[in-house]
Amino acid sequence: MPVRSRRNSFGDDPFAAALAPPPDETPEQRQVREAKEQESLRISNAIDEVLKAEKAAEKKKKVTRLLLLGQSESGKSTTLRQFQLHYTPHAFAKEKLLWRAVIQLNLVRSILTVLDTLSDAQAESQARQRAREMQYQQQYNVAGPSGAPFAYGVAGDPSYGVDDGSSEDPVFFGEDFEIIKQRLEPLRRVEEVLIAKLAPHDEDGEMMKPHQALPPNSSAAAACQNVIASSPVSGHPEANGALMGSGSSGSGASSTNTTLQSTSISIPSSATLVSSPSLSHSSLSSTASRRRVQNEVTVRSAVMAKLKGSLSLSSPTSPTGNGRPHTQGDWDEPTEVVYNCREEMMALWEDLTVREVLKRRKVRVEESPGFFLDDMERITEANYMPSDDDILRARLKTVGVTEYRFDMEASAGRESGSEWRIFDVGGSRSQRQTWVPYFDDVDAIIFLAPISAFDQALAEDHSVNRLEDSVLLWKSICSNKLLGNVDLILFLNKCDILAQKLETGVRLSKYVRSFGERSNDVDTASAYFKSKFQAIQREYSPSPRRFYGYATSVTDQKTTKGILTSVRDMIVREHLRKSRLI
Ligand SMILES: Nc1nc2c(ncn2[C@@H]2O[C@H](COP(=O)(O)OP(=O)(O)OP(=O)(O)O)[C@@H](O)[C@H]2O)c(=O)[nH]1
Ligand SMILES: [Mg+2]
Repeated sequence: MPVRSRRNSFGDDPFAAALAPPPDETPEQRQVREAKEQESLRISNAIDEVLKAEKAAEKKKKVTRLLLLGQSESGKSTTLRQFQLHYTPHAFAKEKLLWRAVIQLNLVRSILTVLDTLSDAQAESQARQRAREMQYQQQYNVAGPSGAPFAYGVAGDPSYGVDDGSSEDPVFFGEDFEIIKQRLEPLRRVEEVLIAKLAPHDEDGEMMKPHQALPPNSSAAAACQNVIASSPVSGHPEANGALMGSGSSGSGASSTNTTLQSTSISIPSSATLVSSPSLSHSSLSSTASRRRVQNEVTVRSAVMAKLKGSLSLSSPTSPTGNGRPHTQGDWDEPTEVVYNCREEMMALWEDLTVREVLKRRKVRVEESPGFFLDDMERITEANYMPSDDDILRARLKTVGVTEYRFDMEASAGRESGSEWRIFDVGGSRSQRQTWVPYFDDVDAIIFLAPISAFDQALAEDHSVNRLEDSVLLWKSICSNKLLGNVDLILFLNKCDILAQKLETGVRLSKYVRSFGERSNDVDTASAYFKSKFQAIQREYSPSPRRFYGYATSVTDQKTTKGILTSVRDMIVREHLRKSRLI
């Protein structure tokens, strides 16, 4: 039988059997088959040749690869934008319209956070009001008076009363609040429209919803644990603590789903533990605002590329229905709604009572990334076009890895013409597994540690201090053998926020005990952190390497430009030196 004979001829190899010509092949069929096989071989060889030529061309061309690393919100994407702004200014300018949508979304989400916080406060107040009425009825066996004794001494409908449950005077809103709330209702739809435009899908390919909370212990987080745990990190006999104090030093270490504590990572013996001052999470503590932060809007590079392709700034201007000039094609639904709601938004944000409720509920929108409420008048203009500073301050969380390739434009000076590839990664824990494949072929890494976050917790794990997370990440990067020959550049970032924080009287030594009695100012603090991070690099690098550390505020154009120039020159010098050695 034919089947049996084929088995005999090819043994048990299923591929040989499957690829063999049919046993009853005619000479004509054989000719056709052989011709097809030859054509396939020709195409395959041609592809190999093209790939070989491309590789050779790439080798000839100076390509510099730079990887941006650091936890979420450390400033990686902002640093990338600074590179774009300074080295490809024309391309950067062309993308301004794209950033308008991001800034509008940042603005709308801040306003909705304020509204949700007020609504939460109002609902709680009403619940307390009902409880008191019930208590009154039970105590005196009479129907509770509708209002007066429970309206905290204010005439009118008590349902608008908002008290935060503290011993401070209760705060009230009049009917104006309900009217403003109604008028601002269209912003919820705008939020949806902008999210759909900027972030059509979440990490699992699901459509993002405005209030969809991310799963706390996702499988991505577990995968991340594996990746980081696999990086070779040497232990230190004396160190089992954390650099700074927080609940994290105890609770983080015992947590099962935290990435870094599960490794044998340890710290230099000079580090000390302190007591556990409470951590703030991105300055937002109310339920409403946390919901919005956890559900941050993310973007993938492919989406940005698609949007860039669909936007044009070269259209002629024409008058709008309001008689205002604007560019055809950039007057969209969000711009119109935001423009129509501007009076109410400004009234809400400027209202002293609103500020008081936010303060009492510890909702500090002004400290969260992508804060534009103080620039509302300008940003809600019908023909608003973002400034460079607005773009640097905008917040859009990265998912996956964004590769930005560019040839230095002529304006960039003497390095003009060389190709740079900058890789910007997502920094949240669930994203860190995407980093490792890029370790193989990189010339330099800029590692960003936001040192202003010494009193904050990670958004993805509230038990972990953000500074501690940065320290542990830095340690695992320094000790990674794949990166042994890579230049590491440290940006101790968000120094402007650190300065503001210390100026308001927050004592660094309360969170970082080893800071001791040093002067509580930004220069002393950043020099202190620099020496700590340098010590870690020295101790954990597989072989000695130079330390490049900068105190940065990467939203600041002027200072960052100078730092980027030094970094660029250093990378180019080292790149040249290494290629000569090779
Ligand atoms: N004031 C101030 N804000 C900063 C600084 N660096 C970054 N920011 C802001 O912080 C927010 C977060 O910065 P990103 O660059 O998006 O952070 P990232 O590291 O890319 O975060 P992921 O994409 O989540 O990994 C943005 O709104 C930035 O404008 C800084 O030095 N000072
Ligand atoms: Mg980013």
